[in-house]
Amino acid sequence: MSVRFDVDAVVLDIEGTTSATGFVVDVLYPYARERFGALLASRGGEPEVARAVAQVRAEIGEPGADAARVEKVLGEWIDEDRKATPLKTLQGILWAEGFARGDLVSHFYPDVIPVLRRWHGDGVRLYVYSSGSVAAQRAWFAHSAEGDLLGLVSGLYDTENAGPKQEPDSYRAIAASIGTGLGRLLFLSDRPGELDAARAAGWRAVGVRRAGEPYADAEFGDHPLASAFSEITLAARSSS
Ligand SMILES: CSCCC(=O)C(=O)COP(=O)(O)O
Ligand SMILES: [Mg+2]
Repeated sequence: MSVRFDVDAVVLDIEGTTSATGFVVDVLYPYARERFGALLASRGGEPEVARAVAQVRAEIGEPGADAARVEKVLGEWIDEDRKATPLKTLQGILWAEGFARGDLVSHFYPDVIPVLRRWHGDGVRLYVYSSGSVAAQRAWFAHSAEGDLLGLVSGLYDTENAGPKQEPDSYRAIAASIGTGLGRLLFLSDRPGELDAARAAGWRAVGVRRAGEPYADAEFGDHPLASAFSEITLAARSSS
């Protein structure tokens, strides 16, 4: 299937869309899980860690939860693949450090990077909106197997600076930040609920339905679908 859009900017989901959920679940999640204990024990005074721990305590309604309890909750949230903002903040700290020291190299499906380079070369602005924190996204794009891809990306959005991914208001906030008309933005995601929210905000949206991904058999309603980025054709407006 091939789909064609006349847009100014594309906003990318990561897990399940640009990249394999299997890599996130099998490589990134264990990497963070193994390091939460040390992070909470020795770096709890760092402002970002302290803020995330306070958010975990608030979310579970246990203001006195100690480090062991917080670590246990984080592990349970990972098991559920819960996209909780403080979990994503703490994971992002550890992943960014892992990418920087060479422990981790991000995964992109083979069709993605060539198409992103082409769209960028054609003047289409590219953004990321993922449940992964902005710090994690930055490290992800900076440490791909094809090198640093951050030059392709004009901005990064997460559940902290934009809001939950299944809420139309989050997409309105991103559109205001990008400064582009709602109908000139295209969101690519593997999750129907995110596509619904983007479209409710007035965006264009395409479901990326890749074989083997958790949402591949989900009901996408009348959203246009693509099984690879190479099936999506953009007609970018000239920026003169
Ligand atoms: C580099 S982001 C790590 C992936 C992650 O933790 C995540 O939750 C991604 O979710 P998405 O919104 O991109 O499907
Ligand atoms: Mg996703």
